[in-house]
Amino acid sequence: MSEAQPTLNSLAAKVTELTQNFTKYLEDNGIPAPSLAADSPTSYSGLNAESFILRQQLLDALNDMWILTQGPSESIFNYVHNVMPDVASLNILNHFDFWSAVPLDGSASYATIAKHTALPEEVVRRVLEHSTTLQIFTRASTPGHVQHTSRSAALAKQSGLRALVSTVLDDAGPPMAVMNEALSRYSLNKTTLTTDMKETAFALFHSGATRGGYTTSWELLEQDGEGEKKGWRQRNFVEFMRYIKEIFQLEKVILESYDWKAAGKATVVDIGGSGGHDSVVLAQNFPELNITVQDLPEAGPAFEKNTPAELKDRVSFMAHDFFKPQPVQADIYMIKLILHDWPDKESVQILRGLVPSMRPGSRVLFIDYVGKQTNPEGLPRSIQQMGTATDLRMMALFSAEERPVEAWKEIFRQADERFDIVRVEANPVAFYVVMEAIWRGE
Ligand SMILES: C[S@@+](CC[C@H](N)C(=O)[O-])C[C@H]1O[C@@H](n2cnc3c(N)ncnc32)[C@H](O)[C@@H]1O
Repeated sequence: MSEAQPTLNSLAAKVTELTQNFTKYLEDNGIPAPSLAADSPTSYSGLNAESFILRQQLLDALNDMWILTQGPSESIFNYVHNVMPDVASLNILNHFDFWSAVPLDGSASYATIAKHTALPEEVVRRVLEHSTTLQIFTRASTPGHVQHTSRSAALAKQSGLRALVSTVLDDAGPPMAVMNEALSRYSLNKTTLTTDMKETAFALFHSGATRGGYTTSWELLEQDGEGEKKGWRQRNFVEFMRYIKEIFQLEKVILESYDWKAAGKATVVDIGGSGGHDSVVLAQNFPELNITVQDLPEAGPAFEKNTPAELKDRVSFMAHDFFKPQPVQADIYMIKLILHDWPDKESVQILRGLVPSMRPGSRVLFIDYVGKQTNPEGLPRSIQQMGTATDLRMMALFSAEERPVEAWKEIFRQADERFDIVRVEANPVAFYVVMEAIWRGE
């Protein structure tokens, strides 16, 4: 052990110093600090890269304090004891919309919430008793009533945050809980993870007839639900992707990913473009662009709902499976956050699907995560976790992985040597890589 090990006291001093630096930044920049009360701001607005890193360093120090405060064994015991009930209660509150059952500026009784959610009052009380220990709702002064905290209020106020909880916990959570079983069945005593999509934890959980018979989560998103409910998970997912764009400030990444102004009257295909949230931003900023958003059919209604009417002559939706040959001839094919959902073989197939439409000079604009940092040691652990957590989720759902820049280039090379990568821009803090490939074929 060469490095001096942190102690509770040294960590407390570090936490004090980092807190002072962080709050000074907030004060200097007029950023309101959140509280635990329902009327709190929902996030810190306007952190720059430096203050974001500072906050994550503070979080790392607090996490180490959390471990040392309990001691190693109890830190594991307490974590394991609570993590599933924590996840289950949040998922239940979200699924049954407890958020709107309680007014933001008042309180509600268990009986009222039971009526609103159509759950037995006993269940409502027991779930809330656990969630209040997490600062998600709190007991009100009137007995048998709860009121919002800032955390539950953030969910009541933001449909994107609700969609995130639904997608990450309700869609992806159960498969993650059976990853060990999937690995035992399909990857034990092998040198590499199975890349057969029928052998994922998702498929293990969902492919049985009683669970819908789905192999990929896209099938679940598109097909789950009867009648009007059909596609509800995809509609949620569209909202989740819109929210991701908002919180990671991806609008800037998209606008700066290409010289759109110089592109003039270019035609663009937004492959797997969800409900069109990126294309709307592009069309609003560059009035000469003409964009086709392609995705699975159930993303269509969300597109029709979300796209401003005045843009609809330049931005349209087309249901298209990207494993089939690309039917639209365009100048630019944007493919954003698609390939990280697929193993190498499928990623190569998706790119090859573009080949029939490529013409000399047409381009692929690739934007994706660089989830694995080349030099992770320099980054706070809580930032590394954003990449490693998504990486394991990709393993559970798709047998896919978050790739470093070199692996993305290799996928293009394997798809077709005529994709000539002329630009690679990766920002390790922003987590995104932008690559531009020009078609050098006929
Ligand atoms: C992670 S989302 C990315 C959405 C969007 N490009 C963005 O960056 O926000 C992946 C998208 O791929 C779509 N998708 C999955 N399988 C597809 C397929 N076979 N054909 C077309 N789209 C598909 C999903 O419906 C989803 O909208």
